[in-house]
Amino acid sequence: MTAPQTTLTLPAPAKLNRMLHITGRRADGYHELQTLFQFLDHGDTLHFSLRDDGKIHLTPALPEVATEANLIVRAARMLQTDRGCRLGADIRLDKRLPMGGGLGGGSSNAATTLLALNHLWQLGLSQAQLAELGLSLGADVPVFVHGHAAWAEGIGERLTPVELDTPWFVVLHPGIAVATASVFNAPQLTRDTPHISMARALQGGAPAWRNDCQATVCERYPEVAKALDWLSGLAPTMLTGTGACLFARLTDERQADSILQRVGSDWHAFKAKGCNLSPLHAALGCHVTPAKGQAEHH
Ligand SMILES: C[C@](O)(CO)[C@H](O)COP(=O)(O)OP(=O)(O)OC[C@H]1O[C@@H](n2ccc(N)nc2=O)[C@H](O)[C@@H]1O
Ligand SMILES: Nc1ncnc2c1ncn2[C@@H]1O[C@H](COP(=O)(O)OP(=O)(O)OP(=O)(O)O)[C@@H](O)[C@H]1O
Repeated sequence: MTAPQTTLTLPAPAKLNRMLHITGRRADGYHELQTLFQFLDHGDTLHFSLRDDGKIHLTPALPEVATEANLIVRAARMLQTDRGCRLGADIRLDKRLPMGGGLGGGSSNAATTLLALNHLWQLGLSQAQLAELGLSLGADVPVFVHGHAAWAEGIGERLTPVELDTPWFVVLHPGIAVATASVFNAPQLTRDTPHISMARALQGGAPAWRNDCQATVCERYPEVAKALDWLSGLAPTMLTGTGACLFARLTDERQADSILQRVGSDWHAFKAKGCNLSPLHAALGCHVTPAKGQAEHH
């Protein structure tokens, strides 16, 4: 018999919204989206060690986030409460993803925490149960829990797995954070794009895709507009989520390297490859099948 596992190191990858339409606004203020999510082979790393005293101890603290508000701590506490679990964990976060970047870093950290602690604490929750718990932490948590590129509807929780092209990207961070809520509250935001079918969205492919938040974000944040202007001159470029990050779709890795060499010192950029299987699930050795509820969309 093997001893139960007490430590685990796992990635928390970034996501891109390869396209994003806003189709309406719900009574609770949240917006209805149609979006294509894909993961990147670039992100944060989390290290977990089991504690038997119930404490959740996260290091290092993030400069702008109180520890109790950190989505990692909130995800851990939510699991403890939901399952009446008396175990705890020491968690170390190697943060690489910019915050407020539209790369879903916070949601990804939460999803990695849910999967890791479900495993270390031997709770036996299904991916569908973890995704449901995680949704209250952030609209992007479910896709990170399920771990497959997806067509998403609702506020991002109704997921259908898809296979997208997997190009190299350069992701450019214009050096500012965009507050998601400020974009969704902007009066001029396009929020009446007609619903389209998933088949139609996929048919056009990348050249046809757009992000309904892009015009509003560029109006409100001139730094994003400037970075978009520059990167668009080199390759087809789009905003991810509500920004601030932009991503350029490239023909190969060499083009990525040549763009990276030209990025000025005001901006931060990295190259990454699109992945349809999340690096988290690849690391866990998960065989991702459309989980119950994941393939059910309306
Ligand atoms: C735009 C996306 O990045 C697309 O992937 C995500 O839907 C945003 O997800 P997120 O950052 O996890 O957002 P949340 O933390 O859930 O929401 C932040 C705020 O943005 C607004 N919000 C968010 C998502 C959504 N579908 N409609 C909204 O109106 C709400 O005012 C909410 O209070
Ligand atoms: N572990 C965490 N990592 C990052 N942000 C966190 C974390 N915990 C709480 N937050 C808070 O969540 C906010 C959003 O962070 P996140 O990195 O997910 O932004 P984002 O990339 O814009 O996400 P999205 O694409 O989902 O809008 C941060 O500004 C921060 O205040």
